[in-house]
Amino acid sequence: MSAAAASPPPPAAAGEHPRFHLRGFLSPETCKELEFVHRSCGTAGYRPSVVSTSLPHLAATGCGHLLLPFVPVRERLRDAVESAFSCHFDLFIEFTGLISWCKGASIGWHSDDNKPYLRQRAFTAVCYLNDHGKDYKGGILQFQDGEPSFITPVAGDVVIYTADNSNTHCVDEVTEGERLTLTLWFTRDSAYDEDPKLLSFLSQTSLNYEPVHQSSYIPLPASDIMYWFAYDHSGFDIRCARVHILGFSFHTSIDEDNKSVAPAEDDPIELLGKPVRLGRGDDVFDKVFANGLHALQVSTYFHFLSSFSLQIMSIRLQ
Ligand SMILES: O=C(O)CCC(=O)C(=O)O
Ligand SMILES: [Fe+2]
Repeated sequence: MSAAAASPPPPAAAGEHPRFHLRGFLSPETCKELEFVHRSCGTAGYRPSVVSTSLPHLAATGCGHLLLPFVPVRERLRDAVESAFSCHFDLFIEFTGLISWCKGASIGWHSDDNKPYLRQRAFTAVCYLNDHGKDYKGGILQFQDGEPSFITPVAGDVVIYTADNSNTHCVDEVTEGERLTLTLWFTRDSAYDEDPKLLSFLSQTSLNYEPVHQSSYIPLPASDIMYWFAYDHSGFDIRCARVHILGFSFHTSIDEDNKSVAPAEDDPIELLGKPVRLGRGDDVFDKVFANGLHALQVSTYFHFLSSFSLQIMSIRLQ
């Protein structure tokens, strides 16, 4: 695990639109490591065309070991925000999430505290984990007033700003590729501190799961939440779409002893909450997963692992 790059604290914020662009805040290795976590464990996002990995999700699905790379990054970001906005020892982290913005994702003009249930948010930090122009097109962050008026994402850079309407912003549509960010929101209200929630999930998973599962390092099943993305009067199940992109298909058992299987394309929401198997071409693998999400997480994990090893191999062999 690599240490994050050292960077001087930003000067204290002044002006009507307090924001900072911190260049090279995260090392390339840290960006890659966070990307690895997201590829292994990302689930349906909070908006169409967005996939997210939140820390409570990692803690609740037995992936507590994958929280480690976030620990120093969160602390450094909190320090940077506190010194930029002169509020030392005043902030709690309210939300930490890896978010990938797939083709078609965008967000219109808004401030980050613009809903009654978001009023506790005081500051935002967005860390860019990959590069505009190289990894995707579109996805520029724009601010309505003040300077800088836009940010072109570069891996390792961070933008921090107040969550109120002095920093109204939007993100242009991603037109190609996938834009990856680590986003944190900070609050002054300890009732919204994310850490006690994480500790509670971590203690629940360590109490509930057998040690044999704990040592496997394979993600455990997540709760069967919403995976349906409405699209043009119809929609699709994100689990089916992602497993299909990886070259697999879901199959469900049609008998008690799991010997006969059928493709799980009809009525996926119902079927994917039950035990499933993965198929590739005409083959169906023996392993029975707890549900569709579990099968997706494991296939994503191995897919990323294999592409990651190939990348490392080609770097080493150059
Ligand atoms: O990813 C970005 O550049 C900004 C994201 C944003 O505005 C949000 O999630 O509220
Ligand atoms: Fe925002």
